Amino acid sequence: MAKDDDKRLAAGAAVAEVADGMLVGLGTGSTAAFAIAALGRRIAEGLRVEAVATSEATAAAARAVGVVVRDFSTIATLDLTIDGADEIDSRLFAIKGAGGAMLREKAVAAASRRMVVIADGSKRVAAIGAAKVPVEVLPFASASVVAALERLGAAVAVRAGYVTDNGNIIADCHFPAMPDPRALAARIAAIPGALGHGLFLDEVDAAYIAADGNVTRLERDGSSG
Ligand SMILES: O=C(CO)[C@H](O)[C@H](O)COP(=O)(O)O
Repeated sequence: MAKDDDKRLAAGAAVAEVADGMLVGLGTGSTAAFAIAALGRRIAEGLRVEAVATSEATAAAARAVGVVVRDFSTIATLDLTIDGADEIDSRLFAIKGAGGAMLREKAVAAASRRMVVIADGSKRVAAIGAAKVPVEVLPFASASVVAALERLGAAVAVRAGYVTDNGNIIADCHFPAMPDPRALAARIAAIPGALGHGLFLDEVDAAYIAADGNVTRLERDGSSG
């Protein structure tokens, strides 16, 4: 089965969790785009929801299918967020941000009562660490942040020609030997000028992962279905 079919399946399973009246966080990327399309179809059938978007691209895509998009700066709590990932493991540790939206994605995920990752089977790994960890960097501090990331053991590449929705740059960090994710997350967060990173260690409550047409649901409490 094609990867896009699996993305669509995972997205559909997550969107089935959306109930009338919910405020929903919408992720960024190609898998999240399937969720936005599925949500649009449910709205056309009569579902009443509002949403928060994790990127300008997602806001535009959501509005295009009839989703009311609210300003996150006015919102303290959401019901459910649905988002993609670049890697996810059975601890529900994820690496996100290949699409460059991880700072907003993490803020929205952290404000959500439940955060669900949707992915095709290629994203499921035994332990996160092979994917690059993107770091959103204040341009003013770019050289010092890159040097600090290199001191943590990363091979760092600043994403060429890319500016985030927040006006910052992205440093993609490849760790040939991935340190303990929690220690690494704390060290990156402690670098002045590093505004956010793609290690999602506490945000994900569940994941729908589709492979060869079969969807598996993983829950943070260890249950699956
Ligand atoms: O974190 C993200 C964007 O910042 C995406 O959710 C992640 O990169 C997965 O994208 P895709 O579904 O296109 O593979």
